[in-house]
Formats: sequence, C-alpha cells, structure tokens
Amino acid sequence: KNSYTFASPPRLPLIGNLHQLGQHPHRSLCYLSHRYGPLMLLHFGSVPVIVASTAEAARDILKTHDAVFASRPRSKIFEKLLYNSRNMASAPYGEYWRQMKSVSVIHLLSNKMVGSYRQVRQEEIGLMMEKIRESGSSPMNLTKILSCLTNDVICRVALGRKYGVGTDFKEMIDRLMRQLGTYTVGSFVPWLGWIDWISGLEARLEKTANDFDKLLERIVQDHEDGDGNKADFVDVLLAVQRENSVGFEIDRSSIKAIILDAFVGGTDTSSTLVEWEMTELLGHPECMKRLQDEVRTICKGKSSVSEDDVKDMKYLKAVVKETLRLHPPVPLMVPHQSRDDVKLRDNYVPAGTQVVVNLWAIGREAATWGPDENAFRPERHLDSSADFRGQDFELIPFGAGRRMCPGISFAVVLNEVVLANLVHGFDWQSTEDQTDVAESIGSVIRRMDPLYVIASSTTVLD
Ligand code: HEM
Repeated sequence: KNSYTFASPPRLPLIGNLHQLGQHPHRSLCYLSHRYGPLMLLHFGSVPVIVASTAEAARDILKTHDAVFASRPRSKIFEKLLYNSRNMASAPYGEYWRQMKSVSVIHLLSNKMVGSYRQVRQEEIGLMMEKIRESGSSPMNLTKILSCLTNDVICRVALGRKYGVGTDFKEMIDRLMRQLGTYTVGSFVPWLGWIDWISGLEARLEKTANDFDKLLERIVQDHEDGDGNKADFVDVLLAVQRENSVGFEIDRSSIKAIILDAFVGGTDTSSTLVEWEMTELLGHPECMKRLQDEVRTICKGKSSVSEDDVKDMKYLKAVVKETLRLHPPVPLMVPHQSRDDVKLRDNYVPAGTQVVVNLWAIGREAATWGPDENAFRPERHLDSSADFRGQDFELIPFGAGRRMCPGISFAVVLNEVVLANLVHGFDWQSTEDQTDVAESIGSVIRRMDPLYVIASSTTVLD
C-alpha cells in the first residue's frame, strides 16, 4: 500500500527515465502521457516525479489537493542563486512563503500598483516604437527589442532606473536565467553530485550569486540614501521594513530575493510571450489582418494605443489566449512537492513527492480543444468564457491555486498594450517561414532563433 501505483514507463538503473526527456521535455512527456495516462510516475534519476498532463489531473493537484501540493522541492541551484531559496518562487510552503507572498501581492503586484506604473509602460513602449521606426525597411531583431523592453520596464518598476543593454546587469540576468535552467546531475542522482562539483558548476553559481549580491546591495543602499519617494519595489520594500507594518520582520536578504523574483519570473516570460504572438501572427496573415482591423478601428486617428483603448479589443485578447495555449512560456510550470501523504485518484502518494504539471500538454488536449488542437485559431476563444486566471483548468499558463503566478496582472497589462501598439503602428513582414519554428531549451521556452522582421510604419507623425 505504501508505494506508488501509477503507471510508469520502464526505466533504466541510475538515470531512471531521464533519457526519455530529450531536448524538449514538455513534448516527450506529453507523448508519454498518451500511453501511460494523465497521472503517470517517472523517475528523474532516483527521484520519483508525478507528471500531470490533462486539465482534470491539474485540477486534482492544484485545486482538490492544492494545500497538500503547495510546496516546492529543494534545489541546490536555487539555494545557491536565490539567497538560500528566500525568494518567493522557490520557498517551501510555510510561514515564510506566506509572508513573502502577502508582501508581494499587496505591496508590489496588486492591480493598484500595476496601474501606478502605467506611465513607465507608456514611455518605454514609445521608445520601443521609435527604435523599430529607425530600423527603416531593413530586417531587425525583434526578439532583442522585446527583451530590452521588458527588461527596461521591470528595471524601472523594481529598481527605479534602467540597467539596459551594455550594462553588466543585463548580462548577469541572462547568466542567472541560464544557470537556473541548468539541469544538474547531482540533484537527481545524489551520489553523482561530485560530477557537478568537478565540472565547476558550483563555482560558477557562486560567482553569479556574489555578482548579484554586490549589485543588489549597492542598489538597496542607494535607495536608503535617496529620498525614497520613487515608489519602486525597493522603496516599497524598505518602507515595509521600516514601518514593520506587516507583522513580521523583513530582512535585507529577503528584500534582495524578492527583487530577484521579479526578474527571474517576469522578464523572459513576458518578452517570449510577445515573441510567440508575433510569430503566430506572421504565420497567419488572416489573423494579423483581423487583429490590425480591430486595433485600428478602435484607435482611429490616434498615433498610439492606450491602456484604455485595449479594454474593448476582443480579438486581441483571443490572440493572447491562443498564444498562451500553444506556447505557455513556462511549459512545465515550476515543480511542486507534496507536504503530506495523500490519495490521488485511488493512488497513494507519500509526502515529499515532486509533481510536474505539463501546461503544454493541457493546451493541446484534443478532448478539450477539438481535432484542430495544434492549429493557431484565436476565433475559438471568442465565444468561450474560459480565461487564464486559474479557474478554468484547460487554460492555466500562469498555474492555479496557492502557487499561481502573482505577476499575472503585471504581465497581462503590459502584454496587451505592447502587442496592440506593435500591430497598430506597423505592417509586418517576416524574413523566414514562421510555420515550424524551433523551440529553445530551458525552463522558459523561447524561439530557438531570434525573430527577424521588417516593419513598415503606418502612422504619420506630425
Ligand atoms: C507572461 C508572463 C508570465 C507567465 C506565463 C508566468 C507563469 C508562471 C507560472 C506558470 C508560475 C508557476 C505557478 C505554479 O508553480 O503553480 C509562475 C510563478 C511565479 N511568477 Fe510568473 N509568469 C509570468 C510573469 C510574471 C511576472 C511579470 C512576475 C513578477 C513581476 C512573475 C512572478 C512570479 C513569481 C514570484 C512566481 C512564484 C510564485 C510562488 O511560488 O508562490 N511572473 N509564473
């Protein structure tokens, strides 16, 4: 009775099922689930992992048994890079996580706070549009432009100023993201841990953590010395610390760890979403046309799209949903871990079991989405009330339940107004075939190759 009873693909000694994951684990796991079921058991090395691959299975984990599965597995990499997991995203479930979460949702990422950064978004989008205009009729790297935009917006919101391309900061964030996505032999096959050590990984992680700490320390100090009136994340967190207003003490490393969360959770995810939206629209000119018609009708005579204009753009919202369905930026979510023994569909699951929810597979379930589940067809969302806010399990690109993404409003508000401005201000032409685009590796799935496009301006400037 006290062992797992889920169906499992056969595994090898030592590595378990790791050899079956391949370059794109979300795809391989989806394929395996067709044979072994919506809840299957795999072994990553010696570590048992339950993989949930359908909306129903996700509901079991993230709703029915949400409280049980709300923890995170320990990860040496996260501990090294993220202040001993004192950030929110990798903290185990418990009092500390609850406190970090409440500080974030109340003081940093609430609708009211997101609204207050409207000016920042508008200015940065203006600069982006100018940059695109300057490229004239030559092909430009849109991936890079989008990545700068999200980095600049999050820098200004979190740190009060930009640390853009050409600064160490951008290089450091890229390095951090790469290292967080590193697959480590040691975490799954414990007695092979020395391989990571020999390959120098530990030293590299330590260097990244130290580089960040030095920089963040300087940034926090600058804020302490300043007037504190800018209301960026660091100012807000320092005020919370000073006033001791949340009923617990928030220390220096917690402040730095929460700041890192915004970059780790918010930058690549946000830019890659626009990148996939543009990729799909370029591959489906009829959808691009319909979207442009909507945006240009609503914004007739205007030189740019405002956040108020976007509210009525039904087709735009359908394009966003369809892209999140086919290209969830974090396709395997962030791993969860159970805190107690639990029965899951008559299967016994001991405390401490890791769970992966395959959002990519859920987005492509034929049972939900029909026989054209792999086709980009925003129209399918027009008469459907299903939204991605964590209630409708067939569409949960931001997760659901206690661990759901707290940055969802921040991300969606930015995404809609960026996309609307891009298709409003320019006509787009692709420089390559956009129908079968290769995916990157890592935990955030981007395009493997940058998106090169030619933009022709449609707005006449005074
Ligand atoms: C399109 C953009 C984004 C997508 C698709 C996305 C998706 C996700 C997903 C799938 C999770 C894991 C949920 C779970 O484990 O159950 C997550 C967690 C998280 N996200 Fe996002 N996210 C986005 C943007 C952001 C932004 C802008 C921020 C912050 C500024 C952010 C901060 C976080 C944090 C802190 C967590 C961890 C929550 C926890 O463990 O309690 N995300 N996100």
